[in-house]
Amino acid sequence: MRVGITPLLGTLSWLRAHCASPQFGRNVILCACVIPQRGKSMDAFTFFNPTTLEFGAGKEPLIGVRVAGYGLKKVLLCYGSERIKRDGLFETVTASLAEQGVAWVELGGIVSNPVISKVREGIGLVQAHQVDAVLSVGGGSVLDSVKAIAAGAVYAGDVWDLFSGKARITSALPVFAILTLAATGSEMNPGAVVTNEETKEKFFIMSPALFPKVSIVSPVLMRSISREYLIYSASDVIAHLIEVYFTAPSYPKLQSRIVESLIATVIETTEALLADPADDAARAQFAWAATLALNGLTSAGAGGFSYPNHAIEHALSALYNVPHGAGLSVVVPAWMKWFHSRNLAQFERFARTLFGVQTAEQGIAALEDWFARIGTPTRLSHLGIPETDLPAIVENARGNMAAFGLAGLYTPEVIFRVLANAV
Ligand SMILES: NC(=O)c1ccc[n+]([C@@H]2O[C@H](COP(=O)([O-])OP(=O)(O)OC[C@H]3O[C@@H](n4cnc5c(N)ncnc54)[C@H](O)[C@@H]3O)[C@@H](O)[C@H]2O)c1
Repeated sequence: MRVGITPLLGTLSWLRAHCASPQFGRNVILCACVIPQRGKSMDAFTFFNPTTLEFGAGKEPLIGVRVAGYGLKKVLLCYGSERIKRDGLFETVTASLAEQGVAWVELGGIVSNPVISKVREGIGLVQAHQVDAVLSVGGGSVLDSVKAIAAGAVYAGDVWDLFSGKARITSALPVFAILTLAATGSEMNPGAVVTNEETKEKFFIMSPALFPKVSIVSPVLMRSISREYLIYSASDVIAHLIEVYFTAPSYPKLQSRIVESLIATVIETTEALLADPADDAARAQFAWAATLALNGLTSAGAGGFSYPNHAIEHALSALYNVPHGAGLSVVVPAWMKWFHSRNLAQFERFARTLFGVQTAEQGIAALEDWFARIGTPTRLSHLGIPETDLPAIVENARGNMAAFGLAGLYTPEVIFRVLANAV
């Protein structure tokens, strides 16, 4: 049975549904979790992705030309730590902007698991300095903040309204990005996730207005990423890929093969980078796999799907500020153990193709073992979260389940059962 399903990233049908959700009047993805129907032909879709991606070593000096090409005169230049000032990237970027006559205002100090108070600060700067575009130099946290600033700056009310469902995004300032960490796919998608540190809610926004105009992905900028963020990124990318792969009601073989190739690439390149962080060939392929995992490619033709692992993980990040990828490597195997009987053939395919084992259970164990082997957490206790906190996590996850359109299947009891697999 397929009920009220709307495809996610990259399809116009998704964009339409997303931008005009009848129940909530907000940016809600209407996904229903369903008993998948296999062996169907590919669903009709429209692939829509307007981001220009500049990929390759040494591309970052292009930023000035790209921004000026849109006739823009002043950007809010956003970043996280002062690292980009120490390693020369800030100098490269500002020189490139200056050469094209583009002025900038700075906003540094954006933290991982970005917060809405910093977004409000950015909106204040945009308005005070009459900035006409927003530029991210950093990982997903900086870029998601930039998207929220871009949408909030042209909205008359408080920006959190756009996350809470009180208002819809209808336009945004142009967004540009220089990516320094590959994981989220935010560089080529229209989503952003931000935490409200007062209410302890980690919610998302999505709108076609938030696709970056241009994203520069220069993998050599990622050489300095810590070992821990490399493994968290691997788990995040794999989580993006398995959500659609396992929950799509009709997933064509072609799409399964694309996902399996991307997961195999992430596994292989992560191991290569752990052995040798200077392996630029591995880093480039890891980065491209991360972009492709959440830019609409893998969801095309899927006939709908859902994101339950993300809905649950956002509760962990909101309550405990754990890195997103670390939370996902805990949630994903726990969810797979709960879900696999609903789509057994695809879980067996996953087990055979990626790990050379036969049963769904063996495949899940193999992925969990791989997470453990690279050192990313696989139990709530590894994140310092006690079992007694489960009711509070379930309560927090409910808001996200509703926003993801999944509250029907993922009742509090079900969320509890999934999390209990991670104790
Ligand atoms: N928009 C989306 O589609 C999407 C998808 C998945 C996750 N997210 C969100 O993105 C956020 C995580 O983003 P992320 O995984 O890119 O990590 P991040 O941006 O939070 O960065 C993680 C850490 O790495 C550091 N860092 C970044 N680049 C570096 C470099 N080149 N060298 C050394 N250190 C570097 C940062 O300063 C930070 O301390 C979470 O909030 C998550 O929920 C968004």
